Amino acid sequence: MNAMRWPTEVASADELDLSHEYILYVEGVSVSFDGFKALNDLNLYVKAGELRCLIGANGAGKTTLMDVITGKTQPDGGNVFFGQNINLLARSEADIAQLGIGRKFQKPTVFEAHSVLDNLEMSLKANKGIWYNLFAKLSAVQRDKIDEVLSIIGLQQQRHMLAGALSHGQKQWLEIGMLLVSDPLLLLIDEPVAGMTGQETERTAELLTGLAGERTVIVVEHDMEFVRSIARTVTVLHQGSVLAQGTMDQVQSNRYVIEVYLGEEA
Ligand SMILES: Nc1ncnc2c1ncn2[C@@H]1O[C@H](COP(=O)(O)OP(=O)(O)OP(=O)(O)O)[C@@H](O)[C@H]1O
Repeated sequence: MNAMRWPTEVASADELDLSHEYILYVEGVSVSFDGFKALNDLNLYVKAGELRCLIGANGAGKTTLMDVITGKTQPDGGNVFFGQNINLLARSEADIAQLGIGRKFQKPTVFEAHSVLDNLEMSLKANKGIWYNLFAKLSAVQRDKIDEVLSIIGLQQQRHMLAGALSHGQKQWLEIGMLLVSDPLLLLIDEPVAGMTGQETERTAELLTGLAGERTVIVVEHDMEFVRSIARTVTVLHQGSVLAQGTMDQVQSNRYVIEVYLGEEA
């Protein structure tokens, strides 16, 4: 079944209706691949400003859910709304990015032969769309934005360094910065601390908790210690549905979670 197109659809994120506190509604979403249900009648509600962690064993459906939210995969059924009024299922992947939903994949994809500053600048200009002149000088407001982002990601000292010379953790932060320059409202971040040192992991925890509040952040992560350190609410996926949700303590003591997920890890 194709997604319904609502006649009241609005044009941009400026008109995003957050009057009911929630920024993301995923309702009754199913995705099948050759008859296999990767998502099975999944419901997920995320409040504006939350830092939500999504956990689940391999194949639980986490990536498929991110693919649905960002318009990469059309579900067989269900609804996905951004705020009260933006039907994401009626939007293209490019539209969804423009609306302020940024996604960071697990592997950093920075331009290694360019400086940190250039990476941020290119990302800011690319987000303006294909008509924006890539060679245009930055406005004062844009320069301030880049300075602000450099400070958030803690790479002011490295601004003129080639991205290829950064540590793995710094590359991950730079890529988060490349999303931040366009002021996303919702950030989807896949396994941010995989391969990081302990210190980098701690710094990433600070970074992500700092981003929440003003923005909404959904983190997919396998590292339980990290999840415990950042998450207020944890959602556990299993076989394409929500198995449990709550604080880390609540989900870790949930009988079903112990059986199907944490039990496997133990
Ligand atoms: N394009 C596809 N074609 C067929 N099956 C797919 C496709 N994409 C995902 N799947 C299957 O759907 C299920 C859910 O996959 P998904 O990648 O969403 O899980 P995940 O929770 O992100 O797992 P992981 O932690 O390993 O990344 C898996 O069994 C996977 O093999």
